[in-house]
Amino acid sequence: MTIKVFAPASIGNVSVGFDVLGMAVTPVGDQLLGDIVEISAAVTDVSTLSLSGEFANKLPGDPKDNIVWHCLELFNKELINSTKSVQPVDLVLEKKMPVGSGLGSSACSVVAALVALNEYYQKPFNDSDLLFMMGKMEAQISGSLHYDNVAPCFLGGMQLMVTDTQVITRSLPTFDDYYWIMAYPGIEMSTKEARDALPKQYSRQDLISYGQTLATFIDACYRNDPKQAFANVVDVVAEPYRQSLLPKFIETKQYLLANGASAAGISGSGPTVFVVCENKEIAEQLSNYLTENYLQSPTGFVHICKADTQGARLVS
Ligand SMILES: Nc1ncnc2c1ncn2[C@@H]1O[C@H](COP(=O)(O)OP(=O)(O)OP(=O)(O)O)[C@@H](O)[C@H]1O
Ligand SMILES: N[C@@H](CCO)C(=O)O
Repeated sequence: MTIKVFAPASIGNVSVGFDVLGMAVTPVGDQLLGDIVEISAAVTDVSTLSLSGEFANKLPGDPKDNIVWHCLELFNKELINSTKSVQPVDLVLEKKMPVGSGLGSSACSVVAALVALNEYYQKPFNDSDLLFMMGKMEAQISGSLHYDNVAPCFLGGMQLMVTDTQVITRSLPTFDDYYWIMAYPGIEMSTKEARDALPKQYSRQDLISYGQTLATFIDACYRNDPKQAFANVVDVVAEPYRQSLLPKFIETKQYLLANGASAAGISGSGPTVFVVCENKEIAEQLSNYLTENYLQSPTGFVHICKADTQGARLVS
């Protein structure tokens, strides 16, 4: 029996909710933007991990340093803790997501791996158990615990991290008519480094702005008021300190907002930019602009996306 799980790209922060808001995205059409993990019974009596895919060569040379291998170790430990027996498995990671992209690349691998393992063992763990494990793995990679990529990648849609540690995340209504352009320029930005660029403390004014814009955004989501929601996609926590690390970001954002974008910002810790568009025509025009002006290497790409409402899923 072979099981294959796909886990989609996501926008961490969505600008207005640093570390507490995230949204999964999927390109319009049938392309899959995310990672795939395949699992089957091991051919020998030891587990293995092999890699394929466009970005496999960007990962650590030793598969045991891959986050997917760490997921296997954690999952096996949890199985043993719940008195279940562990079997050797062969895992294959199809690394379709660029590393250090701001698209939740490590989250895609973590989520696909843990969901595939859970399916293989016929679901010994529930969604909360899995989410805890995903958070642990993401923290190991980026140096701090934040669920804003793993939660939407796993569950789909827009997710708000809540203060109840048993619940962790709640789904928010998304604006289904809107398009989200994802422009990855083809350069790498380490999440750890982008977090180190942030101040340790913020002013009272920033604190008030953060609380007010996030609260207004959430209110607008529930009232289905896209104009108000996207007018509040403002980042006082990260963008002011990260924008100078991203070549061409400042002038690109100015152009996008002056030419029909409803909102634009840094996806996660960058360098990917996300752009919210109210219709397909604007999305196509701005996507052409980004292709011509924001890409900086041949590995860069631009996709017109919608919110991905499914999250991690079995694929054939
Ligand atoms: N399967 C994997 N996918 C992605 N990164 C991995 C994986 N396994 C190990 N790594 C390592 O983890 C680190 C991931 O770094 P980082 O968190 O900056 O990237 P990311 O998760 O790709 O970023 P982002 O969330 O912004 O897309 C890199 O050093 C990378 O080599
Ligand atoms: N919320 C995290 C997301 C990283 O992808 C950050 O901005 O550092």
